[in-house]
Amino acid sequence: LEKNTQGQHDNFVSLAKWRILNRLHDRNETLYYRVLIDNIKNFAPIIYTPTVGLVCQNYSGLFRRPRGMYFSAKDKGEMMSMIYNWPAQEVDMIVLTDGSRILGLGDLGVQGIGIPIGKLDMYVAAAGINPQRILPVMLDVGTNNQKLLEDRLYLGLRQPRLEGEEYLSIVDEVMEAVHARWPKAIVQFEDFQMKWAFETLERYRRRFCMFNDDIQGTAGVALAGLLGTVRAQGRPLTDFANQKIVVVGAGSAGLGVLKMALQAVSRMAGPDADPHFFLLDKNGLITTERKDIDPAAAPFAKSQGEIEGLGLSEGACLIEVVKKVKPHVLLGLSGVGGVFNEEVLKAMRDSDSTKPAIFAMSNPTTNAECTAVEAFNHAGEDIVFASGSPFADVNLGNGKIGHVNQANNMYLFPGIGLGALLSGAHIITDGMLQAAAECLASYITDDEIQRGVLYPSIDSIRDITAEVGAAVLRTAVVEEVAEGRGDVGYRELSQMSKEEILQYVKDNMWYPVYSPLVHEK
Ligand SMILES: NC(=O)C1=CN([C@@H]2O[C@H](COP(=O)(O)OP(=O)(O)OC[C@H]3O[C@@H](n4cnc5c(N)ncnc54)[C@H](O)[C@@H]3O)[C@@H](O)[C@H]2O)C=CC1
Ligand SMILES: CC(=O)C(=O)O
Ligand SMILES: [Mg+2]
Repeated sequence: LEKNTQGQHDNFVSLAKWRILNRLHDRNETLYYRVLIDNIKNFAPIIYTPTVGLVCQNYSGLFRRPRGMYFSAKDKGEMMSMIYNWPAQEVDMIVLTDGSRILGLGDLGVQGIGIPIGKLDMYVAAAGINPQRILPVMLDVGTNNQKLLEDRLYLGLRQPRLEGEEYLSIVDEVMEAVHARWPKAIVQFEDFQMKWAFETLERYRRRFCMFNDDIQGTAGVALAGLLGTVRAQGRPLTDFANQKIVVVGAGSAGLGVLKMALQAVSRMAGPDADPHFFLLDKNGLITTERKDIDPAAAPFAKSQGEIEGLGLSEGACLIEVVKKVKPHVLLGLSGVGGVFNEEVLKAMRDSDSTKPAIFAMSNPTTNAECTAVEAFNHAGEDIVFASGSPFADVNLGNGKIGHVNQANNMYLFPGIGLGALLSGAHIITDGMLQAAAECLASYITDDEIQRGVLYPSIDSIRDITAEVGAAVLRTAVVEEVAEGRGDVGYRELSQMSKEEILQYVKDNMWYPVYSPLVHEK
């Protein structure tokens, strides 16, 4: 590969690697997953962000053979029989998308199937979900991407997206069919545009064992990182309630993060606590003056009284907010590359924190709010930095290294899914999600925190996932939503010690080894 791709653009090389891995998957699934697990640090950026974004953008051209199931608006009324036609007897994990907001790349229609495929490959690699029991699902309700509608290779329905009740009736039908055949399967909603992300989560979370990864998985990962930044400042965790956090992007991810952060502050400082969160969207700072404010953003809108003293008002732009607030944390989930420009990053030098934190969480790499080099160059060497897609560590000279963290929901969704699955819970509660976030936060030692490390290396993703899965499972038992699975019911689970739960989780993780052709006596 190296010889054949010499002098080529990075994207070309990454896509070539993706093709090779994809062909290996088709020839020898066991070997594919073994290669992935043994080289996760090298290959996660190929099967997952950032390359998966490029794959989705070019999916119709790259397509050779199908993976997963497609439910089109034209299949209405037939979805139950389609589900019963899926060849696997058992399905444990489903990742489902409608392709309407793929990473920060917008509406990619059915080409978004690359995301469920990539996420489920992470499930196999990180959580040891049996690859025979995973199911990527695409809901093809049309696309509003004009370029795709005109592309003769486009594989999906050539019609504008369904809206309203028509749309919901398709999702309802798929969810009910899945539940009828595999009542214990976990369904992960992924990369839905904001309005449907929130609405489907509310609609299904009390009826099915499902979660929305962009809202809930991301929130847990961000919270773990935010608690890490408090520790990095040498402060007690309860000081989290006093942190000034500027969140750029008021979409499913940004709002999910703030909601979970608010819950954490309430636990630490009581329900009347008044956290210092500032929320911006494409129209600037969100305040109570905002016209047609989204109900999900309303709880985080600043009142005039709260910001007057700072000299801020409705719609204030990012640079103004950073200069006046002097935040401890600047967190981007806007999907817009480069919005943390030189001026904004330089303003972070005046942060009130001894270790200002910059989280450029948007994916893929080109959509990151800033690069790692930009962050360390402009905001200074004392920052802690995290990005949604991987960047190399930054050489700061004098033998010093600027550590780059990857703040990505991949640290939590595999453990949330695995823990929920083994618990046999019929729903995924806030408590289970909180346990996942706390588990990740506590994984890092003080020594690592001092070096700017907020998240463990992806090399240990299987171990992290086992711990997170165990934490989720334990909480499901404590909250009495666990119903068990197979021979291991609620009673057996509730009698296990903490160590036994962890062992139980590990014992249930699939690992790629060839199964013998002849049964050994
Ligand atoms: N690192 C991670 O684990 C995750 C990263 N993400 C990334 O977050 C990004 C956003 O995802 P969603 O919230 O689901 O999208 P969304 O479309 O629901 O929300 C985007 C938000 O950003 C705002 N925005 C757009 N341009 C802006 C600008 N110039 N300045 C400030 N705000 C601006 C929009 O007004 C909107 O509120 C995507 O790039 C996605 O890849 C999402 C989930 C997890
Ligand atoms: C990581 C992820 O889920 C996203 O960027 O949407
Ligand atoms: Mg996502």
